[in-house]
Amino acid sequence: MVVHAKPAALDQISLVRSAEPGGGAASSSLFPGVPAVDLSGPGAAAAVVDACERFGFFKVAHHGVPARVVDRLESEAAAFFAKPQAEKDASGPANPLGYGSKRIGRNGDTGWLEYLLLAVDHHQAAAAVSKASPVPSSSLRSVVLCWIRPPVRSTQPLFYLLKILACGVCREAVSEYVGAVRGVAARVLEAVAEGLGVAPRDALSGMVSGAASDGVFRVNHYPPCPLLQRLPDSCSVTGFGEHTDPQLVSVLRSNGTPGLQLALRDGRWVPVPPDRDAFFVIVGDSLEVLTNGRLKSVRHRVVANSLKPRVSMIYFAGPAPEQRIAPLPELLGHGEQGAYREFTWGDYKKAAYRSRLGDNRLDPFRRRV
Ligand SMILES: C=C1C[C@]23C[C@@]1(O)CC[C@H]2[C@@]12CC[C@H](O)[C@@](C)(C(=O)O1)[C@H]2[C@@H]3C(=O)O
Ligand SMILES: O=C(O)CCC(=O)C(=O)O
Ligand SMILES: [Fe+2]
Repeated sequence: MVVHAKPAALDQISLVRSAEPGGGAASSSLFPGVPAVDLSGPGAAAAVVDACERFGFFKVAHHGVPARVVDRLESEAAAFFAKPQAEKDASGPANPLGYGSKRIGRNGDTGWLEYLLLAVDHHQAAAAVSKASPVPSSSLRSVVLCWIRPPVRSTQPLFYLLKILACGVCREAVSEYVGAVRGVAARVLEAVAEGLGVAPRDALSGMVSGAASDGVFRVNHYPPCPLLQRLPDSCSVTGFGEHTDPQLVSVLRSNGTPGLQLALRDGRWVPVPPDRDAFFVIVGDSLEVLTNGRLKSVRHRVVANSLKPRVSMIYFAGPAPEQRIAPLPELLGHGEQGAYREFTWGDYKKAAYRSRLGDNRLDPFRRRV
């Protein structure tokens, strides 16, 4: 798409063709709207599988996570992003963890956003966190954030710890929130196992709940982009470019600002109406492989808003680095070969971090028939 006179401030940021307003034809025919599932309601397992098969996406209503846990972190995040740029920069650049602005990953992707990207670790960080600044052990619950995981080539993990602590987003608020959304991810994966007839019940949820599991937590802030008003109506500014998430599932919560869009199975994009009270669940590449492609990861993206800031908080439920990711035997017919070659999460993650955001990362692992 050629757009003349792109404002200079958007030089590094790509433009996207907007989804049809209100979902357009796509919403009326193929997309009746984002399915909502009550995880504790009757038929939850079948509803989760149905939504994941059709869209790779649904929202969880009545999730039981107290609003105060969500609100507290949302206001901590807002306070962090409102700080002077130099203070925020002291927690960056994201490599891949820490504070980042406009650059996503290490391979040239950009977007109209700033963010904090943190690793979640259960066993390693407890001592370091409490030594650095003691917090009541009750607030650590089962989750402790690994503020000390160094950038890949750093030889100064402690320095990194201090830089991240300096970012000032309250550890307790993050810990409490991440503990709650990890629970949501586990319940979703239990429902997937039940709905697909996979035993035991924790065959999938266990992968993302263990002490060595590799969860990542991200808070994105998309500032308003008034320059959008100078572009043709059919154009939007990329907030977060289209991609699939590499993990099993992602649990996303946003404020009331629209921007998130989904690709339907036929490639058409539809907007996701924001819902401050719900969690959105996104099927990731690893769950696609584990279910032998019955559930498919979904491409999604965020477009900037001209007037209102968007804040999203996403927990990416990843397994332990050594975890084998291969189609579950229960989902294969007798003697049937899986549709994907096996890999470990560690290898997949390494490859993912060498890829561009929009790449199809599963392609090299698909078996050709
Ligand atoms: C461009 C990239 C950013 C990303 C790592 C990657 O090289 C490709 C996958 C990207 C992604 C998408 C989902 C999550 O936001 C994320 C944290 C992840 O696990 O994979 C990001 C990575 C990132 O921002 O570092
Ligand atoms: O910010 C959002 O709403 C989605 C961002 C996203 O897809 C991601 O961080 O992987
Ligand atoms: Fe994503």
